[in-house]
Amino acid sequence: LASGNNNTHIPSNYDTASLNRSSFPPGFLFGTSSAAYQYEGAANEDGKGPSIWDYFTHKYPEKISDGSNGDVAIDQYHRYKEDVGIMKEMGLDAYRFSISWPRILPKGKLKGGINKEGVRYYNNLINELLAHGIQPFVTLFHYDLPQTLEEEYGGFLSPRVVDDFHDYVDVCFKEFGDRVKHWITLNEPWSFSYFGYTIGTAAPGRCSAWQMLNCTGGDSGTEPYIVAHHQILAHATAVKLYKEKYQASQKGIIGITLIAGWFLPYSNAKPDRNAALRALDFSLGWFMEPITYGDYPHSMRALVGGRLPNFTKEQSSIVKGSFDFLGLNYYTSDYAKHVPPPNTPPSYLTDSRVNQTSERNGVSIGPQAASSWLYVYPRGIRNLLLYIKQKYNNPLIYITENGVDEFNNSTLPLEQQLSDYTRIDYHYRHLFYLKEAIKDGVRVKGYFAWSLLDNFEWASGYTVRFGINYVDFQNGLRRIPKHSAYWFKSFLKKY
Ligand SMILES: OC[C@@H]1[C@@H](O)[C@H](O)[C@@H](O)c2nnnn21
Repeated sequence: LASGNNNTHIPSNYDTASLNRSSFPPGFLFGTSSAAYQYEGAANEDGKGPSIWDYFTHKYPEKISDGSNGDVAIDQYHRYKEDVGIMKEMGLDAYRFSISWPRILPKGKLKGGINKEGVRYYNNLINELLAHGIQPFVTLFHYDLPQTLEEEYGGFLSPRVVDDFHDYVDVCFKEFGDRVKHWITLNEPWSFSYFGYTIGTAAPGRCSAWQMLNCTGGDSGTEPYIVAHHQILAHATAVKLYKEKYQASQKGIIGITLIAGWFLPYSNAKPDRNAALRALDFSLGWFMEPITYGDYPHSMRALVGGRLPNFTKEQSSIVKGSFDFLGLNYYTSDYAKHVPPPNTPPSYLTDSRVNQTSERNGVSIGPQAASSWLYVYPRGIRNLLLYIKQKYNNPLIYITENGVDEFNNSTLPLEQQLSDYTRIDYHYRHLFYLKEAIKDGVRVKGYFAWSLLDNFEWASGYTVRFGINYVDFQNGLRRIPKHSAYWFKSFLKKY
């Protein structure tokens, strides 16, 4: 970033003179996000135990677009100092990363022993960030459950995971809580329940056999709700532990990261307007309602019935109010159309009686990115934030992920691969609407772009690129700034 005239990379219509850091309130944090399995590599190094993602990618390589895995990923385990240098050069304030549970507890349980090398790595990363004036935001679970717990009791299908998660986060709070002041218990419990247990495209790859999605077992009508329930209980247990044992002395704050998209009614007819609200309940409300009000949304109670677990009175009181802030991941929006009950067995896929589409009357909601689910609809971030403000008591919010991808086309000339104007346009427009939402009174205190670097994109492997900085998979994983890195540096400049 130091070399060259940055401005040759910034098209005039994205001039950071009109939209930049000072367009946001003083103290507003700008960062980037990552996750252990997608970035670290060193999957079998320095005492780390296997996660369900190590198992899943090696057992079912056909479930990953390019048959790849995170064994090496982009090797941040060995290159974290260089990567922190890139963050500093860009002028970023914070870095969100996740801790790999099996790198801390290789056997999954505390009694299996703490891996000192794992503790050392995260201490080194945290210290490197702080030495460069960059605040660590730490996610405790980003899908990579220790494989031992999956084999012992089915992982999040069992309530036993709550106690093991408690013991794991206790180690993290104790080891890192003197320097980490922003904790996120779970990343996107919706994604873990949906991709892992409804359609089986993510670890552990479970779903109903009749859906013919080549799953290893499971029931898409019950397991997503069981797994979501145990994630909520694990989350609330972790928050209770932090608040009772650590918050007074360490003075940090703790929250959860939820994924949500905005939904536009397919038509103005009441059934479709109601469908849009149900779509929000079955994605965001599934988790936001319990942690705000202590139970699941009414629409879920009505449509899922006995397949939706219950909270005991005591559990409800622990879950209700179990967050200091909401981490919100926003990428895209959809249309919601009411559909009648299907003639298939019950499944989370159809329980909401909503058909989600990316187009209405043949017109797309926005340009499609490389990922098939990602359509660019920037104003959706403002719609969603205003909805959350009104429905969930105006919580403190950090946007913990927002980003767009292009295909990995390494046959193109490198300069062409680095010219990511789509990404500049995407972030410029989302930041514009975020600024408007803040003017509307939404309490957003930070924005994290996904992602600092190209990385392992789950079932898409390395076939798509979300990075603001390019990773050259053909040349020793060298990092090269894309044009959006220059744009961010200009946007973040402190005058
Ligand atoms: O797909 C891009 C990214 C993933 O790479 C992250 O791991 C995940 O938190 C996420 N949620 N929505 N979009 N994303």
